[in-house]
Amino acid sequence: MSIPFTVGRLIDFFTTPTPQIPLGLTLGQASSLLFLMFTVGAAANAGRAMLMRISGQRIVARLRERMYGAALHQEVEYVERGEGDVLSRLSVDSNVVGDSLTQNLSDGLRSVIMSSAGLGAMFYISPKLTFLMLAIVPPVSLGVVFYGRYLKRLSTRTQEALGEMTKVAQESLSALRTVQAFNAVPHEEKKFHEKVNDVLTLARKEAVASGIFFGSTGWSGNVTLLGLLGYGGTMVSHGEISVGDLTSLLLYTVYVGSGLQMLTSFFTSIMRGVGAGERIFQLLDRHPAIPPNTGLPVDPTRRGPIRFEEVYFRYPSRPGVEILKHLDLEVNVGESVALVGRSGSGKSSINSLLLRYYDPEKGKVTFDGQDIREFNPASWRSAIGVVPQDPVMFTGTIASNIAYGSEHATREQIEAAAREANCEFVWGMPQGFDTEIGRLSLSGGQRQRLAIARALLKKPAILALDEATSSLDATSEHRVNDAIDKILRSRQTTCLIVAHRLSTIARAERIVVLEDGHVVESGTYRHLVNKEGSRFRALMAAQLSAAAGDSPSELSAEEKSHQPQEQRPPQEAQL
Ligand SMILES: Nc1ncnc2c1ncn2[C@@H]1O[C@H](COP(=O)(O)OP(=O)(O)OP(=O)(O)O)[C@@H](O)[C@H]1O
Repeated sequence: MSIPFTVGRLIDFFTTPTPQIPLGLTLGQASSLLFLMFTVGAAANAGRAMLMRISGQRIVARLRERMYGAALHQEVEYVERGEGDVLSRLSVDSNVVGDSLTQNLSDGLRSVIMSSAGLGAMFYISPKLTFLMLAIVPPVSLGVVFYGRYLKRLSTRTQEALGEMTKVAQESLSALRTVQAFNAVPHEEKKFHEKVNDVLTLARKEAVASGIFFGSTGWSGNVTLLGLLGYGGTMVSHGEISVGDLTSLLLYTVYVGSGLQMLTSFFTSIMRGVGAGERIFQLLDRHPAIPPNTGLPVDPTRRGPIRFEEVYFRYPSRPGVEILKHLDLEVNVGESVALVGRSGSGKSSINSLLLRYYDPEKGKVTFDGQDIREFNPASWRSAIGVVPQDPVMFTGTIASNIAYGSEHATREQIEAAAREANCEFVWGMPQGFDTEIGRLSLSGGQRQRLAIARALLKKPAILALDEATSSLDATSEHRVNDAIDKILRSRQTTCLIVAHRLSTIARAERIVVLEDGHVVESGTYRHLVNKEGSRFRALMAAQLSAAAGDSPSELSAEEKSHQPQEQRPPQEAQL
């Protein structure tokens, strides 16, 4: 801020016959003092830029971690349906907030100081000319307020559009095999183009608004400068102020002007940050429908029956369709129950309720007589081993994948679980359990067996197994079934199996047939197969004729040997 003042004094020093330097300094002393001030100023500037940038990045890092944590604690539906477009909030919005809080905040502070100190100096030199310059402030500030509000709205919409765009890209990139197999690349490009266009349209609106705003503020600034020059020039000719004073004043006007302009972009950037911040705090403040950290812990050694009592359930995303109605189901300690029914009859939904991805609309699910809603969800889930239909493997070694969720497991325990789950293929790999695997680098049967090992390592009280609908080759299927068989025979774990393959169904102690979201039949395999007109027989017959009609070769040898009695010779019906 000393430069305009110094320039004015220098001009007067060289243009007046009796020059004077403030504070009675010599020219050399004044120069040294200025040099020192510039050096200190430069060091402070460097420190400001560094500190602000570092603190900005720390804010972004902290926001991202908290947002990620908040997203992982939400109910699965919120994240899976992409409602929160978490990824774009994590990457884009946090950056916008970080920038507007730090770099921008420091520029803002700097411009406040610059403008007020400049104005002070101007008042000191000539109050009359300062008032003339200030005439520009009210209309510009009004413009800033309106422009800022408009920008905030625009920013929220832009972030939303960016989120939509990321969602589309994410979906097709993660399903690239399908996209390419169906030659849907042009279709996906078109979908993405539409989303990119939405972002572009909003960016255009912002560009037009900012063009008009900055054009008009720049114009008013220049007009003010022109007025100052004209009026100030007459004051100089009347001897009211010196040429040096007018020069200082003009330079301060430029400083104040650029300070105010910086303040404007500070304000608009803060508004943009507020828009992005709203989206961040929406996620951070969101209370998950199933709070993860409340409720009673579940003793890992506790065993007890599972009961679905008068359960009614519909998915929040499809409130019009009742998936489970009047469902009563009991699974005793150590019992294995196979859930069978037509596709869409609600089998997997039962598992989802057991794992508390959702809560029933009416009725309750109990474990050992206690409503599972009373338990801490994390603790409750640790009592359940899950083998999903299409198990996911994470990037890392085979050992780390088996130990997923059981971080403290020893290598011996991991190997024992793998052995129990028939994962003998691991020993055949060059680096055994230390082999690095990606998400898709194993066959379906191998992934299922690893998932069984992962579930077994937890030593769960309950095993929830959702059998793969996709067909495995006969050997693989046999190894998977054999692994399941071992668990069923151990009678230590209560098993709820969503079963599709006859070979698995026949192994369960009890079969529960579901139709339209409730139990229509229950009994042993032998009982249901032999029961005249049973729903189970009809179901199996329908499945087998469909399979035989579509492609008889799809039935594995094992499946064929488990065909219901009415379809094969009596001696083969014995299990
Ligand atoms: N997340 C979800 N949101 C909305 N509806 C869903 C969801 N998951 C499943 N559904 C619907 O709920 C019904 C029951 O699905 P569920 O997966 O429980 O059936 P299923 O008997 O396991 O079928 P399958 O044998 O084909 O796996 C189906 O109509 C399905 O479309």
